[in-house]
Amino acid sequence: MRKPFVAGNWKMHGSKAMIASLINDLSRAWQQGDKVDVAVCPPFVYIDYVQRTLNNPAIKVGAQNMAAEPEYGAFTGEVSAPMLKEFDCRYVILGHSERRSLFGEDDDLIARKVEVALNARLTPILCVGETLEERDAGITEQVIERQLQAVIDRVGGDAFADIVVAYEPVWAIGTGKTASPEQAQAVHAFIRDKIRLLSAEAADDMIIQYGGSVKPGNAMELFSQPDIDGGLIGGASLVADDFLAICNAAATAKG
Ligand SMILES: O=C[C@H](O)COP(=O)(O)O
Repeated sequence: MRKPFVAGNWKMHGSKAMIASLINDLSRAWQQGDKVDVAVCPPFVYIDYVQRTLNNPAIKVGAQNMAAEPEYGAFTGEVSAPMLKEFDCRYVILGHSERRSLFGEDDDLIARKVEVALNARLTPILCVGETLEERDAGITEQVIERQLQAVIDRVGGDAFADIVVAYEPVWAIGTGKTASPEQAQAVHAFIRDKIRLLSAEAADDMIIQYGGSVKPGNAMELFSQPDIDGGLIGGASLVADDFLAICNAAATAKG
């Protein structure tokens, strides 16, 4: 039985005042940690502040990106896995479509980052997903397969027991357009089946989140799908009541 997992990707949002209010509200109200794993992923500079403000051990912290270099060195602007570990990060989002499209991160770089994260005992949240053009061209599965294969080639299929995959159709991110529960379920099943060819155990254990305009109003029907194990939440994770409602929906849908 997989434990659902909901993570908030704050992207480049936040201030100390906003975070104090958001984290205090989440710390006070989140009570279903036995049923759902929950994490927030702030910008790097706020990770320590979030850790010091959090007052609820059931809420974990993740980063939004990480260097592909495993240790320390002359890599201006980069943040390494050991640095994230030192600040008690549990997760790191890798390969988000904004990193792929705006910052030129390719499949190979992302796969190297996944390997570095796993070696550092950080759980990667590996984002995959197709653009609208790719969906319209009927190549959604080919795109997802290519993105997964790069990681499989580097770390193997068994490693997916320790990797969270986030399926985020690019056309649904921040647009208000959500994939229908059936559309999302079909891709989630495709992802799990691909890993099952390599490792049945990893396929059964791996968490596959859905991301893309998840809101309190659509979370329940998405999370009710058999292969949707939670969500990677952007905009709605910045509003305590909305994020809590989504986390609670995961508890109810899988309860
Ligand atoms: O990582 C989160 C996704 O990009 C979804 O963002 P969104 O919920 O604002 O659409």
